[in-house]
Amino acid sequence: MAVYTDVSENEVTAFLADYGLGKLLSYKGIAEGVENSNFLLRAEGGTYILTLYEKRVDRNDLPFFIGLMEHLAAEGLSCPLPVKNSHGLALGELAGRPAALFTFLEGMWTRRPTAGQAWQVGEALAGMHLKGQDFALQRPNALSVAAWRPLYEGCGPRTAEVEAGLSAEIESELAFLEANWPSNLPTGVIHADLFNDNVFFLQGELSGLIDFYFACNDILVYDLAICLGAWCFEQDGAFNITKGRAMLEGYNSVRSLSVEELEALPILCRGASMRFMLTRLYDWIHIPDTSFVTKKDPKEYLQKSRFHRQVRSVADYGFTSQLLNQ
Ligand SMILES: Nc1ncnc2c1ncn2[C@@H]1O[C@H](COP(=O)(O)OP(=O)(O)OP(=O)(O)O)[C@@H](O)[C@H]1O
Ligand SMILES: N[C@@H](CCO)C(=O)O
Repeated sequence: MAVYTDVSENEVTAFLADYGLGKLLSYKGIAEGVENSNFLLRAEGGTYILTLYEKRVDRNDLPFFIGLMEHLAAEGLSCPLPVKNSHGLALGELAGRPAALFTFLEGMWTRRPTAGQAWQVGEALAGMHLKGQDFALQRPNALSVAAWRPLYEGCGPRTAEVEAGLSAEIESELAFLEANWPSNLPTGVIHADLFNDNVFFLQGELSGLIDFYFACNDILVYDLAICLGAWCFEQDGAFNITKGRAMLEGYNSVRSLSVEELEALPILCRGASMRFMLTRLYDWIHIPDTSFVTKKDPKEYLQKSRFHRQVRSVADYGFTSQLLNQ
């Protein structure tokens, strides 16, 4: 569960006093998530999410994340809106941690998305890319290609415990990615972690996006590559081409994909697989088994990486040339 910091009723009451939302009615820790401590908070003025930022989030990045959510919400994206206190500030402090209050987003995330939902995720992702265009702040992607080798080196010899021969496989794939990573594609603000648990649906319709704490400036279609990896594989590890096609179509219906972007998708998908395999591998090795954090399986992304390595063209993701003529 993700409540690292316990907060007392007195502390929450004092924090809330600055917001003009009336009396505190209740608050309780939310088990999901691994990065921060989240509480569902009810006050006379409504229901909110209270987030306490923990160690892994750099305080210097908080103005970017909070400013981005304000910007995207103002542009009409359905995402949590940071609530400002009576001093006009969205960021405060609670129990010695930076803390913020957000509007509550209705909906639930889905473990087994349909092709229709993959379409909606593609559509929403492209919408976010367009709405993020005028956002003034910048944050380079701290987990892009240059970060992967140091991350891998930080995993050390225990990498071999995951699978024999894994170190050699990673080294060869890293060398390929470093030598061929594209540098000429359109960039902008990307979500960078738009997994199933960060997209809410209500009665089958996408109701909003959450968790912008990996958002950064990077190649726009790299975000689509992350989503193809997170949404379009089945439990048995097989890529679902119907979902892939739906996601590409949904994205392209809002922001047209260029030939260069489509041609780069296979390497971007390989890169996205490397990124999530390595962060999972790092945690798998470094987070003690006694910790209450549920560690995610690096092998899932090893399998996905192997799939993307044998892809020959975007047709293997369900791309059809009509997409270019829309
Ligand atoms: N604005 C919101 N409205 C409704 N529920 C929310 C909201 N923000 C967060 N939640 C709930 O809190 C949970 C954890 O939030 P979030 O994913 O942002 O946490 P995190 O610790 O940053 O997680 P992650 O491990 O995914 O990075 C979500 O799964 C959701 O149930
Ligand atoms: N989405 C990440 C977890 C951190 O947000 C993963 O599945 O590895």
